[in-house]
Formats: sequence, structure tokens, C-alpha cells
Amino acid sequence: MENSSTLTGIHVPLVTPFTADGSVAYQALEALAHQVLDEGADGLVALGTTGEPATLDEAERRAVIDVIARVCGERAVPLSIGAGTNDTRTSAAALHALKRWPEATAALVSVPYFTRPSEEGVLAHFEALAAESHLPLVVYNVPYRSGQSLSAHTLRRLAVLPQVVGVKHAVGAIDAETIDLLADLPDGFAVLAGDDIYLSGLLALGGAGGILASAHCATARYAELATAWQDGDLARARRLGGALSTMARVLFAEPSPGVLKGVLHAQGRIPTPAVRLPMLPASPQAVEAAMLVLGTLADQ
Ligand SMILES: O=C(O)C1=N[C@H](C(=O)O)C[C@H](O)C1
Repeated sequence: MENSSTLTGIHVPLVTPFTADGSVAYQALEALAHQVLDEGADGLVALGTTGEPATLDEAERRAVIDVIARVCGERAVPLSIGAGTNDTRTSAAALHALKRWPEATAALVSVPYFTRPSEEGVLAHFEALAAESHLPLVVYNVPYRSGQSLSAHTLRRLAVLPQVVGVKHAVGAIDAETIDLLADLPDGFAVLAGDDIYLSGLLALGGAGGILASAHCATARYAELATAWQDGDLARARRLGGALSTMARVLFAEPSPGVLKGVLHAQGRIPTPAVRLPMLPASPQAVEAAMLVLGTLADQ
């Protein structure tokens, strides 16, 4: 079985680019995947939040994974795939369906959203999935989307499930539970930043890396940041961490991935900045602000 060693460094949850007629731009997706790996990303994520999976139909979701899995296979890098719902049985079936992609090294599974089970219920959900899944599981802990907070104690109990190898931690802060968790991490359990703004702080506390939409841009700088914290180059890590946090802030100034797609389009990397409803394209001002900040990273 894979372990958390594939879950270090910078993982890019790829956007799903669209063509002018609204269909998925698979060639642009493949090119993006290669670009971020060329720039130093350690792994890719298919169908993260950034990939707008809720707006893709089943055939599109499969085709998107096909493209990203092919690139990960060719480049021999880790592939995590977003899967799961707020229902345990359908989540188990979704995980089973991932057998189609032998390149996958982990499944990214959200804490059940909307229905707000107890923390014991969340634990029971992941126990059931861990018993069924052929893939290592990364718990996607995102209370501002799921409506469900988890304590450090519950996260540690999840971490001892043999199939659970990490958490994508996106709690909107570096809060007391995060500090508690990282102060005493179970062996082989990776904490990955899922809030781009807090990446540097999380790495400083012992996080293993991040799953970061922002890392489509300035990917090499993100890789450099992870290395700087690892090597104890504190001055470099602090300065670069601050600059990348500012960039993440402007990329998330409007609902993601609108601004990011606007930037990627302005850079000529995707054919349109389109997102699918209910998302709306970013305002020109937000894209312009992000491009300006991105320009300053060259001096860092
Ligand atoms: O693609 C993802 O999954 C990501 N999720 C976070 C979110 O929930 O917004 C942000 C992260 O940059 C990528």
C-alpha cells in the first residue's frame, strides 16, 4: 500500500479548462499538467474543488481523470483523485470505481457535507470507507464547505486507521486544533495545507506540503518554499511565504477558480477563462490585480 511519503511537497489540483463552445478543453488540460510538473510540482490532483467536478457530467469526469492519470503515469508522479459524497454507500462505490485508474496513489475524500453528522459519525464514515477502499485516503477537512468541524482528537483517531494517510487541512485559519494536531502527529500521517494563504505557516509547524490551486502560478516558487522550510532556510522561507500568501489572497479574492482561470487565460495557458454556473467568471479588476501581484514574484 502507498503511504504518506507520496504526499509531501506541492500538489496541484488542476482546473478544468473549457473551450469557447463550453466543452472541456482536454488538450489544454494535458498541457497544464505537464507545465506545472516541469515547474517543480510534486504531484497532481484530479477533480479537486478547483476542477469544478460538481459541474462535470460522468463522461467528462472520467475523461478528465484519464488525461491527468496518463500524465501522472508518464511522469511517474503521485495522483490523488477527488471522490466521495455525503453518503457512505455512494462514497464507497465511488472509491471502488477508481480501480479504473491504476496510476492513482490516493483518493481525496471530503468530510460528509451538509448533513452534519457528529464527529463519531464522521469517524464511522471513514472507518467504513477505509475498510472498502483499495486506495489510501486523504481526508478533506474543510469545515467552511462541509459545515462540520473536526477536533485534533478526532483527526488523530482518523489518522490511526491504516488506510488513512493524511488530511487536506483547510479550516480557514491556523487555529488551536491545528497547532494541537501538528504538535503530536501520528506516524506516517501527512498534513497538507488546503488553504493557500496558510501554506507557509502550516509548513513551519511541520505540515508535509499542500494541495493548492494557486500553485498553477509560480509553481517553482511554491516548490522552493517547501524546500526552504525543509532545509531550515528560515529567512528565505518567511519572505517567500509572505509573497505567496499575498498572491493566494488575490487569486481567491472572488470565488475560486474564477480569478485563477482568468489569470491562466491571460497567460495564454487555457483557451477561455470560463467557469460553469453557478460560478461566475472573475471581474477584470480581480484578474488584473492578480496579474500585478504575480509580476512582483519575479523579484522574490
Ligand atoms: O482543489 C482543491 O481541492 C482545493 N481546495 C481548496 C478549496 O476548498 O477551495 C483550495 C485549494 O487551493 C485547492
